[in-house]
Amino acid sequence: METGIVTESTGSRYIILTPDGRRLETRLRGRLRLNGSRTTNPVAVGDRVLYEETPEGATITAVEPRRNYLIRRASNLSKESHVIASNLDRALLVATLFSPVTNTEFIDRFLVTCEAYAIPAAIVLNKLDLAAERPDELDEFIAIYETAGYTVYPVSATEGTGLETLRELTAGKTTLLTGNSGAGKSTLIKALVPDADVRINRISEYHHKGMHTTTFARMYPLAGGGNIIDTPGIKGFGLVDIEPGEVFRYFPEFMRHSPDCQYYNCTHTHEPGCAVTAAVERGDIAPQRYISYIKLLDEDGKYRQ
Ligand SMILES: Nc1nc2c(ncn2[C@@H]2O[C@H](COP(=O)(O)OP(=O)(O)OP(=O)(O)O)[C@@H](O)[C@H]2O)c(=O)[nH]1
Ligand SMILES: [Zn+2]
Repeated sequence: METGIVTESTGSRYIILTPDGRRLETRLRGRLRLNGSRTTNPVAVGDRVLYEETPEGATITAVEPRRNYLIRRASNLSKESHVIASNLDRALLVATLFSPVTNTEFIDRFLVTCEAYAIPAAIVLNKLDLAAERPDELDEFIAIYETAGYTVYPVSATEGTGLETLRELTAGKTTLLTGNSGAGKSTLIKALVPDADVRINRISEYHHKGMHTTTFARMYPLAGGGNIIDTPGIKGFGLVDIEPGEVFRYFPEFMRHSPDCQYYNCTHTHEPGCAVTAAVERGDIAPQRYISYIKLLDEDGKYRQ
């Protein structure tokens, strides 16, 4: 029995990278299920799997325990979740200030998801060539996220600015890249993985046919070691398994202030003596981040003021 790494999944078939560097199409043996999970996909991109090759084809017989994974709700109404990818060193969100504007709430949901699953996260601010014309907004964006505790990497995928830093950051590591449509994720992947045949339209074709709401990630090995994982078609991060009372734990800058709240069970909304709202008023926490927090709380209709 050999161990391979899942690089692509289409729901029923999985492409794995074998130890001798082949890309092998496999299926699952029987009904391989992860214990107790309600995920739509028992095997995800990034998984290390045991496989067997027989004259009838190759089959995955077991999934090795995941070091970590990133998960989201399969769809807005679904109770099922979808494992986006596993065994990650870092997740990067490709965001843009203009054309298109990346919504702050989308960014913060991504960051909260990464915090909840203990995946180091950072932001790649693409289209720097456009943003450079509006330096105040650029500085403000960087300040918001660096104050929160995240690194922002300003780049221009088309002009090549800042890409050397990204190459250093991703070398030898498994890095997931995500972002809204139009932010330039495909352009960036082509720049980082020159031989990648990034299939841009495949998933959106499915969407037009209304076939499914889940998306399938795809892993590209980097020439010098490490991998980039592309996540086509992700429109949002539906939070999974996070109780409203826990949401603030996934805002690192809130966690720095919350020990000073007067009430141990402070929700940081209406309580007197709340150190988090005081920090927002002083300007130590960005109002945009606080608004995202309130919206995430309101998702369940709890903790409304
Ligand atoms: N000005 C500018 N345009 C860019 C930059 N990076 C990408 N673009 C353009 O933005 C558009 C969208 O880029 P894509 O790479 O297709 O974006 P994507 O995020 O992969 O979007 P989907 O393919 O819809 O998922 C294209 O027209 C790119 O040429 C950049 O750094 N500066
Ligand atoms: Zn508080």
